[in-house]
Amino acid sequence: MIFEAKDLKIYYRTKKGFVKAVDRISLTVKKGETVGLVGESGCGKSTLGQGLLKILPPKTFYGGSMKIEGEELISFSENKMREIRGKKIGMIFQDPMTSLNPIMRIEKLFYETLKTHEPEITEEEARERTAKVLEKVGIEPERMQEYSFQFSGGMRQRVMIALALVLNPILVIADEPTTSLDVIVQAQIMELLNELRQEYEMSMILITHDLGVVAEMADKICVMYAGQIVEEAINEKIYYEPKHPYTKLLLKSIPNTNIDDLELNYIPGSPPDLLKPPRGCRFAPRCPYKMEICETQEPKTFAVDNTHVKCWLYSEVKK
Ligand SMILES: Nc1ncnc2c1ncn2[C@@H]1O[C@H](COP(=O)(O)OP(=O)(O)OP(=O)(O)O)[C@@H](O)[C@H]1O
Repeated sequence: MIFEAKDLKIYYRTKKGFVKAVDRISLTVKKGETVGLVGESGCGKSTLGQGLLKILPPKTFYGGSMKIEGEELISFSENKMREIRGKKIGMIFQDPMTSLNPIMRIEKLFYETLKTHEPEITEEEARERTAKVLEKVGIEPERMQEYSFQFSGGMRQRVMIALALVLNPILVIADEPTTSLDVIVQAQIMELLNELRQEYEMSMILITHDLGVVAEMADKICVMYAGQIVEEAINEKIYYEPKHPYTKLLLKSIPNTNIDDLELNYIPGSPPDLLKPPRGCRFAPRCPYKMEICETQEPKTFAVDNTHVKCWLYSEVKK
């Protein structure tokens, strides 16, 4: 197993108390596997992505377990985490404009990154590695003399992908990698990511609010709601046989999907306050299928034909 989270909690400490942005999540990523993490804004996707690298505010509380190749990250010091970042876990953020240093030439940016993990590397070696990886993402190596602000949005995202790949990480976290791009460039970047993950046999966690984006790439999809995973299934199953009412509504909100047992094509209401999540099911206040038990008891996760679903509707099925 490349990555394994068990009962993972990531809570922000605020004056009003803990914001339970990730609350008892379990998740595994195998070698070469792409796991899609989907859910609407505020459900904790980015907290989880950044939490895996421990780049959240210093007072953030981490509980449970998250392991990369068997090594427990929760107990790692900041120094040890610096070795992990980039080298073992690469990250592609949603906005390359703010994450790439605009006053550094691309060549220097790559050299600095390589040098952090391989102090002995020469400028010449770094240049060779940079040229190779830039070519892989479709950028002419000569352009390493330029600054990131000289690139278009799509090209900057390619640089970002190259920067994540140059250290050969075993796991890449891509957080909304195409959100800031227009539709055509979005498709090109997703295709590039798809090719690279196959070529590098890379494991990936792909975070997005858009179920359409992960359709072609993810082997497994985890649907997040209010800090928890409410459904986990192999990719196709989620589209053809969604189980959780929230997943059904999410799919309904994509044009051209046929989920007929729900009239609504938007999700009424808004996600709960994660300072004080509801006592029972967190989706109950918005759920068209709500039952009495949903308001008082948190649902267990039930296994229903290869899908895991956190919903009381399925308690009968399991018996
Ligand atoms: N620094 C912080 N301090 C306190 N609460 C925070 C902080 N950052 C995020 N949150 C809260 O944590 C919850 C999860 O936020 P997060 O950004 O992880 O969600 P998300 O699903 O990635 O949303 P988006 O797609 O909009 O980024 C939200 O309720 C948010 O308000």
